[in-house]
Amino acid sequence: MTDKPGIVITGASGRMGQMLIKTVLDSDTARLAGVVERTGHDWVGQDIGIAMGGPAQGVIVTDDALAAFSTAQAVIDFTAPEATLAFSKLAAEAGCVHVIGTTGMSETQIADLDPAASQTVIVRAGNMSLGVNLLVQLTRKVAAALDEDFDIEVIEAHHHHKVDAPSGTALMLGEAAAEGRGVSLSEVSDRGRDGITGARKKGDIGFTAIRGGDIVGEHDVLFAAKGERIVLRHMATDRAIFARGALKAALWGQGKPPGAYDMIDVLGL
Ligand SMILES: NC(=O)C1=CN([C@@H]2O[C@H](COP(=O)(O)OP(=O)(O)OC[C@H]3O[C@@H](n4cnc5c(N)ncnc54)[C@H](OP(=O)(O)O)[C@@H]3O)[C@@H](O)[C@H]2O)C=CC1
Ligand SMILES: O=C(O)C1=N[C@H](C(=O)O)C[C@H](O)C1
Repeated sequence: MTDKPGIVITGASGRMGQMLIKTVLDSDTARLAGVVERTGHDWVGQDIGIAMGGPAQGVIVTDDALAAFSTAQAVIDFTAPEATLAFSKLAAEAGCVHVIGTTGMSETQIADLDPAASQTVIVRAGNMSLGVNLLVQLTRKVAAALDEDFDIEVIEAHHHHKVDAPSGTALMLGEAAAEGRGVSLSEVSDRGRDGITGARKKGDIGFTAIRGGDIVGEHDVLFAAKGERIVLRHMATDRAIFARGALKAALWGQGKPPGAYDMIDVLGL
């Protein structure tokens, strides 16, 4: 037996699921307590190491999330909105910290996490990397320093498998820009330009999503005025940055009071 916190990874076969499993297996500070996949997935019942094409790790993939969560201290969940909502109830029931990287959740789905957050620690962020969370803080500062003569645009690029737009990160950056400006993002957000759109409305925050190939994740925040432009940029080239952040969040959450937290809390930015 070991005192290292036990971590369960959901969506085990996904791009992030596999990266998270490798990160926990390589960690000196946490142990892989379980891995969860959907009922019917061909990995269920297999050793996770073998399923991932390597040596056995002594952890069998299960479709019984509650049983897995009950043996662990934290769940790291990068799946899909409906799955994450279901996992939040089970993590609360099991008393596990729930780290949520899933993006594309609606306002209603985010509010539906509240009951679980009153019972356990939830850390949720559209991007778990140190660099992006620093960029969020910089965006808020720059937006606060500039007036509406600077048009704000958030431009993001991701791989062709991504199913949601704008990205969770783009929305974090848009929120930070709106907060810096002292406005509500929902009132100034411009997401869908197509056709005769009319001239850009002063004060709007625009979003553009590019999808192609194997781009891991790139985000620009553009502040464009007459005669000058500022661009704040983050480029992710390795999904390990997200997995490392998520593991940090899972460990940070141990012993914290129940509540809804984000990576700014975890990183102390
Ligand atoms: N916050 C952050 O730092 C980051 C967030 N993300 C987000 O993480 C999420 C996953 O991304 P990625 O790994 O690329 O996606 P993938 O499609 O590769 O993986 C998603 C995984 O979730 C599982 N899943 C989906 N729906 C359900 C469900 N209803 N019940 C159970 N399991 C389900 C899938 O299983 P199956 O294959 O059977 O469908 C799959 O294993 C996305 O929302 C993405 O935006 C990604 C990177 C960084
Ligand atoms: O789906 C992805 O891949 C990513 N999703 C997150 C997002 O929506 O911002 C984070 C990262 O950019 C990769």
